[in-house]
Parts: sequence; structure tokens; C-alpha cells
Amino acid sequence: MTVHHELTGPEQAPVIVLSNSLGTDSRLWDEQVPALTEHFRVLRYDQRGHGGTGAKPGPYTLEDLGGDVLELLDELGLERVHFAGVSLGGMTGMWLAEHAPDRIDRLALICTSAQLGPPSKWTDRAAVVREQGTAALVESSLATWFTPEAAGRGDIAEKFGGMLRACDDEGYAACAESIATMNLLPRLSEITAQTLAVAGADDPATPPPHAEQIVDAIPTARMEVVPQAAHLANAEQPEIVNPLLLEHFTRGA
Ligand SMILES: O=C(O)CC1=CCC(=O)O1
Repeated sequence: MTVHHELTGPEQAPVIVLSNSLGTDSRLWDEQVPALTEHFRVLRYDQRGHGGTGAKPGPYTLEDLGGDVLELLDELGLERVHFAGVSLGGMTGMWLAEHAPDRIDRLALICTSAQLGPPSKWTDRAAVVREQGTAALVESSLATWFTPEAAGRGDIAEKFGGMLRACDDEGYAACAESIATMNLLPRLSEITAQTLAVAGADDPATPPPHAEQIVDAIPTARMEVVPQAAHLANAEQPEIVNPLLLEHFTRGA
């Protein structure tokens, strides 16, 4: 699998990997990259079937998505990295921290969940996308991803609706199926990476109790709630999320 990625920032700086949510791509991080590259070498990539990364026929599992990251790290000669993920990206990060703890230094989990049922929600959505394409999801997704104020902004609707439309239909559907079968809860307590969980106060998809569940289970984890933010809190409130990420990844380093 060739994973489309971009590596920017000072060559000698610690590397932070940024992982996108279902239906977006690495441009989800546009508002974070300038702040993060002041301190880090930033590796942002597209999950399979999203952005510039191709899709294999599904269904996928989190092992597939985490495996793509491990292959990319090996290809780039990166032994150990920080990792930040939004939603599906955060699920990928938890899988990595559980299954490849030596590769993950600190972890930021934004608007995500360790188990996001019911499975039928995701298998039904996969069926809709295989039949009608991701364009059928644009309106409902924008309403999940942003508060009404932000979703009503033309630039946001164009940018994020465009990312969703551009996804490979099979890739999106197969990633949705990875959420249907996911259960990261049993091994969360084994995660040793220092972890920050960030929840959007108005997130209808992974509301703050999902972050609380993660923080209760991971021994080193702490949590922040971002006001006036729905599911893509980093895109809606970068001026709140960026300092949280910088503080988490630079503290004591
Ligand atoms: O788009 C959604 O419905 C919310 C979501 C769940 C997993 C993810 O990455 O986004």
C-alpha cells in the first residue's frame, strides 16, 4: 500500500504523525501544521481510500489502518514518533499504542472513541456509500463535523464537503466497517504513551463521555473539552486546540 504523505518542518526535530478522520484527508490538519512545525517535523498522511492514498477492497480492520502507519514509518526510517489523530485517526493511534508501544511516544486523541457502536450504523453507512457514493453523506456529515455556525460558512462547506466527495467510495465504506468491528477498550489500560484526549463540547458523534471512558482507562491520560466545537474540533477551534497540542507534546521534553 502506497500511503500518500507530506513531511515538513525542521529535519532534526522530533516527528509527530497526524492521522485524519473518516471522510477527510490530511488537509484536516491545515490549521495545525504552521504551529506544529515550529517545534516538530510533521508527517501528515491520508488514511487508505482518502485523499491521495489508494483503496484496496474492504472491509478493513484497525490492524490494516495501523499497519499502514507502521509500513510508512519503516519506509521513512522513523523508529519512534508522537501521534495525533482525529476520530478514525485517534482510533488508529490507540491501536498503535496498544500493539506497537515502542513506536509511539506521546499520543493526542481528538474527538474519538474506543468503541463506537452500534456496528449496524457503520455497516449500513458502508452499504449506502457503496450504492450512492460519498456525495450522499455530505450534508449529514457537515452537520456532524461542525457546529451550525461553522457548517454554514461557505469556505468550510466547500473544503470539507470536497474532501468527502473526493474519497474513494470503497475506501470510505471499508474504513467505516473498521469502526463496526473495533473494540479498543480491553487493552486501553496497557497504553503507556502519555495521552491527551480532546473532546468537542458539541460533538454529536463522539461526545465528551467517550473521551472520559478513554481517560479513565489509560493510566497517564488527561482530558480537555473544547467549547463551541463539534466533531472536527481541531478545524473549528484551532486557536484552542493548537496550544493544547503544543503543551502536551513539548511539556518536559
Ligand atoms: O463522520 C462521522 O460520522 C463521524 C466519524 C466517526 C469516525 C470518524 O472518523 O468520523
